[in-house]
Amino acid sequence: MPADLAHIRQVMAEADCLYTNEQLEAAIHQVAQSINAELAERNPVVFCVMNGGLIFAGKLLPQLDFPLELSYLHATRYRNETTGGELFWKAKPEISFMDRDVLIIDDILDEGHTLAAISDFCKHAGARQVHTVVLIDKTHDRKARPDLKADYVGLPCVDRYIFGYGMDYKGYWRNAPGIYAVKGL
Ligand SMILES: O=P(O)(O)OC[C@H]1O[C@H](OP(=O)(O)OP(=O)(O)O)[C@H](O)[C@@H]1O
Ligand SMILES: Nc1nc2[nH]cnc2c(=O)[nH]1
Repeated sequence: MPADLAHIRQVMAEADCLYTNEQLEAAIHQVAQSINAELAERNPVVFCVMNGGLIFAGKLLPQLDFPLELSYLHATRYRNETTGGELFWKAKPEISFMDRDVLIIDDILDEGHTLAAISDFCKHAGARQVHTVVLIDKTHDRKARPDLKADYVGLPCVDRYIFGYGMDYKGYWRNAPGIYAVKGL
């Protein structure tokens, strides 16, 4: 069914801005510094988790000052909806990372099923160590595992449905230049 563009525009008009572009860029800079300090000698294979990780990865990667190899993977469990379901692999990693450090870049750690499944996949497929970085860690007590954390986190966020900076609302507004919470969600 075609998207109702009037509704999509209205969602943006009514949304609450949680983080501006400037705040996000400052957080990304901090994260980049931490990764530079810790992974510079690790020769990692870096995977951007599509689609949501695209903007974050695009802003983070040029600030990493060491040699790395870059690829992508696509695992999705929201599929343009506002609640998550079963994880579906659209594209598994194609580049070899056997006995290599891996860095997974994603936009958000929400319940964490996605990041946990990707990390487990990489470990079982022979990664030496899996590092994870997310732009946003949503604050609630519904994590897939109680101890589930990303190694590097840009910013926390309230328990609402958010979009922008790579994250979608019904497939739209991944291009929004900040992070916004949908009114009522
Ligand atoms: O922590 P979780 O509750 O598992 O949710 C986090 C995941 O959800 C989003 O992906 P989505 O499934 O929407 O796919 P997309 O990036 O292609 O939109 C986001 O990009 C994360 O990968
Ligand atoms: N767009 C978007 N994707 C998500 N995936 C998990 N949580 C969220 C969220 O709040 N917004």
